[in-house]
Amino acid sequence: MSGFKISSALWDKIHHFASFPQTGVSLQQMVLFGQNPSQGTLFKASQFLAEELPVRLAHRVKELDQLPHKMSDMPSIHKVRNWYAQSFEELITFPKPNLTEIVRQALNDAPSAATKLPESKPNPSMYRILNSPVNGNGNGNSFKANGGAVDKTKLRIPMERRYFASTKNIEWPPEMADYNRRFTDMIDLIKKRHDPTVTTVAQGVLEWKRMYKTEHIGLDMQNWLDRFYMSRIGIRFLIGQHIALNTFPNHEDYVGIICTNCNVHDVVHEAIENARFVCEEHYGMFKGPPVQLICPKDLTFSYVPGHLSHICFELLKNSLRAVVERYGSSSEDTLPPIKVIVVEGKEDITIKISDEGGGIPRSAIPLIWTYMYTTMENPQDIEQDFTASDFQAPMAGFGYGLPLSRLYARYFGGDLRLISMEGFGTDVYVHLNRLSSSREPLQ
Ligand SMILES: Nc1ncnc2c1ncn2[C@@H]1O[C@H](COP(=O)(O)OP(=O)(O)OP(=O)(O)O)[C@@H](O)[C@H]1O
Repeated sequence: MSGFKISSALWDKIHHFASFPQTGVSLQQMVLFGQNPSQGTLFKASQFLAEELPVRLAHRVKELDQLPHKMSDMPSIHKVRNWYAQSFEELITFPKPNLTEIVRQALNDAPSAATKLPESKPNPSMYRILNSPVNGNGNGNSFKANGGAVDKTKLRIPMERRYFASTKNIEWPPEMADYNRRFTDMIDLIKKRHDPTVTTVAQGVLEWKRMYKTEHIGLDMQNWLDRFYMSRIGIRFLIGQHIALNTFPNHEDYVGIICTNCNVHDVVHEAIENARFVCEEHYGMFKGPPVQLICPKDLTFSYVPGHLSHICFELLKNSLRAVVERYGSSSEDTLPPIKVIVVEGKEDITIKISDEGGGIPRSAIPLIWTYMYTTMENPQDIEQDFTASDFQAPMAGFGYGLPLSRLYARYFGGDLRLISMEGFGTDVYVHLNRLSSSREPLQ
């Protein structure tokens, strides 16, 4: 258990920061901003994070503390809340560098029109989230995002006015590089501290289920988890991107962790190989079900390959499992193939994964999007596995594959849909927004 305690002074600061709205960024902005960054640009990025991360963390601390149905009292939820508070404190107390007036001036010079970032657009999934029965127009429950406390009048500088990269011809002092290095090290530690967040929150939900002897979490908790994990994806994306910009060697196809030339065929192919390997190991098969991939080999776009491979890997595991469980692992040579078709439209790149694994009963469809719903019998011991960092790629059993994959797809303006034909199989559509201009769906 973390020994960290939240003092009342720290609570005050948390409430103050949580009263500011979060500032979403778009993939496109991150790509344009991070191309060939100078120490000055990296410094600007760290200034943005030094302001934005505490706001995002403060929202989460407050939410973790105000969870409904006494969920906040669960030991694992406490633990996670304290990690967030500790990271918040480290960020707001991190010493600022001493910069000369000339350097300050250079940093504050208005960006030229040529280096201005494009505006981001609202993420389409915000509309869906706000119109869900719990948030926005719903009537049932009064539990709102952020405890309903964001003061919209506290406007913050939008991304497009905040970031610029026109700092190439300036000689930056060594203190700046030193600050950039130390800041990067600090957020790297924060990222590591939060590695087990998904698993620990899930454990908190289990503790709650046990204590109140109930099987299912309500829609309000479900929406809360969606919001919480979505926020986590965003925080980790910002931190991961910053660390990569500061520490990775230059690569012509990468800006930080964003691949500007992400080859869909290659990423999906690798996910297929990995998922089949896990399937073969799990069922003790010599050869897992065949998977056919139909995808233009030269189809590329800007994306975070890690997000795409995570989504595909999770979906493929589901399809492989469904096929094996329907036909049995001993009928290796006659298993119907899983078909993966990738097409490119103007707005979206869509990946369709079709299996003949028997589909899902219609009554179970709402459940598959809930966290911790699984039909895996004897899933791996959740609590033991949950002490590790993120998932260690088991075949199935946590019931996180679908809901988390949908969040990853939505994060950059895409979506995930599943259509089942009970008695035959399942089609899953992954829509990836290739315009990359939508900002993170933050609440
Ligand atoms: N292609 C599919 N065919 C049949 N059932 C499926 C398919 N995809 C998902 N399901 C059902 O939905 C449930 C939830 O899937 P989800 O991916 O969220 O979790 P999981 O696979 O059980 O565990 P994990 O979190 O380890 O992925 C599965 O247990 C399974 O019953």
